[in-house]
Amino acid sequence: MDNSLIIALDYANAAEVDQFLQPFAGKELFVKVGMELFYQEGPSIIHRLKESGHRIFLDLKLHDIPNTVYSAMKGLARMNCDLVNVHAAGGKEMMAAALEGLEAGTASGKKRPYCIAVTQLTSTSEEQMKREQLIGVSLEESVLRYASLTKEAGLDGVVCSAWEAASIREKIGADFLSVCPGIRLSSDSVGDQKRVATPEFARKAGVSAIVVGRSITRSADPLKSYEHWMEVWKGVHQ
Ligand SMILES: O=C(O)c1cc(=O)[nH]c(=O)n1[C@@H]1O[C@H](COP(=O)(O)O)[C@@H](O)[C@H]1O
Repeated sequence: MDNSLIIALDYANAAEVDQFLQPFAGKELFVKVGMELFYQEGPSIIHRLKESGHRIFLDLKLHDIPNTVYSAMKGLARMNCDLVNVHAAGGKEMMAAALEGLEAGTASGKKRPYCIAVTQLTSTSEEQMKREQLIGVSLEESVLRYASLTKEAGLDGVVCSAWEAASIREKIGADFLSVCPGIRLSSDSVGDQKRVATPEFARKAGVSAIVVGRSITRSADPLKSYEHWMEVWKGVHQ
């Protein structure tokens, strides 16, 4: 995952994506296609982004019975993305089925996409988790439990906040991926995210990749904003 900055293309359609990408012509980015865009455009948006040389995180957060997730992943594998995800709350058997499906759908000789599991959404606070999910342990313990289950199921890593990344590395190992959304510059508004961290904090926590959406996609000058983010993320001014 080589310390990537993944841009969340949370747009309503391909025309909006084209408009966003225009100033980035010639640059090969790592982008995330989530539910909003994929449910409108389907696989064609993945093929278009691939043709432009971008790496793709297809973020559909599968969460269903193992058989359904197996079949869905088998189909998704044909799109040849770099990274896909499921919800760890679906359980170990479901996660293992996701991986099997991915392997079954990946053409022979090709590398299967990395597969990671969402632990606790970064929009969830500890208080909310305890109240709504009736989980009695700390949020970090809950994330660590999901991370262990994910590892046992054979997946490559998790989606978590940067606040849990160091404990996950320590407990599960440095080669287990931690992909972290909820990243904000100190001047950004937090919006609906609860467990937010700055890119500097994420870098020091040793996260594998950060996911950045609105701070770049809603800025007045997305290219300038992306370049600034890359400098901060890579620690150019350290
Ligand atoms: O799986 C994800 O990508 C994800 C998991 C999570 O726990 N929190 C989270 O924010 N995300 C995604 O990461 C992106 C964050 O976007 P911004 O909050 O605009 O930077 C969105 O596309 C979310 O769907």
